[in-house]
Amino acid sequence: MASAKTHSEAFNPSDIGRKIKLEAKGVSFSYKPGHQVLKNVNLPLRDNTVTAFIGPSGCGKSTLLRVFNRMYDLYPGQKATGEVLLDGRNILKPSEDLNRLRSKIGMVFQKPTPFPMTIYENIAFGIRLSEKISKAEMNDRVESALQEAALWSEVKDKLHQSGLGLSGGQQQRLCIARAIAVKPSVLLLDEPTSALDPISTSKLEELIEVLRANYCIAIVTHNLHQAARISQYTAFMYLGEMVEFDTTEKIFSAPKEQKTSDYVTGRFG
Ligand SMILES: Nc1ncnc2c1ncn2[C@@H]1O[C@H](COP(=O)(O)OP(=O)(O)OP(=O)(O)O)[C@@H](O)[C@H]1O
Repeated sequence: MASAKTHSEAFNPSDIGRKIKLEAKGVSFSYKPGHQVLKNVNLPLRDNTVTAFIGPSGCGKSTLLRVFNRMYDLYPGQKATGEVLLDGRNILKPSEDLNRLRSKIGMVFQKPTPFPMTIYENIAFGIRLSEKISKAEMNDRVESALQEAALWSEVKDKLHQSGLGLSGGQQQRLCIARAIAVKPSVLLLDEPTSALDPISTSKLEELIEVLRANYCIAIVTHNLHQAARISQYTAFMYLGEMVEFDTTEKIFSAPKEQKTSDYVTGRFG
């Protein structure tokens, strides 16, 4: 992509070699028997970095994110094989506690999905599922989650109004606040800005850059400029395979694979 430049602030050579937080090892996945949509995917996601997943529609980006927090477990017949290691521990093991897992690996979707309840309750709800804390502690947790998601100043006077009354961009930041309120270490963002206007998109991109100081972040995006702006690593997928994974700088300036080069220069997809 000739005109895309990686953010000089976003890319820092010291990001290379940060600790691996989540790692896919030989991950394959099928929605039904005989219909494999992920094929032997391998890649590391590093702490305090953003990894962008790019590739043509249907190549399996969202499916891979769904495997990372076992969303597929809700649907009988869907099956993942291989290993996904969170701090070295395989979370695909049937014995893994899914509530614990989903608090460690938060997910935000393309369309903002606040619960039909107040802004305060949107945050408090998830915390209450796993922790018993006092009202004062809860107030602090709600405030700090909203602060961290850069939403506090906009909602502090209407915490008891419905989350559904917020703008799309605010709703998406509320969903991020809800995800981080339960203290995850990984955030999975599936096209989080595709339903947002340019100003809300830019706010969310700034937020992602701030959040990476505390989280390991994976983002699916169709917007190559966005991938180049906000990520330190990029994974290019095609037909269920991980074609190339490298620093974002290399993927956009000197990819090794012809397919990657064709995709980032807009020759196909
Ligand atoms: N619930 C489902 N049941 C059956 N097949 C599915 C389901 N969801 C996705 N698929 C198929 O799995 C493959 C990968 O889909 P996925 O949504 O992961 O791709 P993607 O790269 O995220 O696409 P997009 O960029 O369009 O969101 C596609 O062939 C898709 O049709």
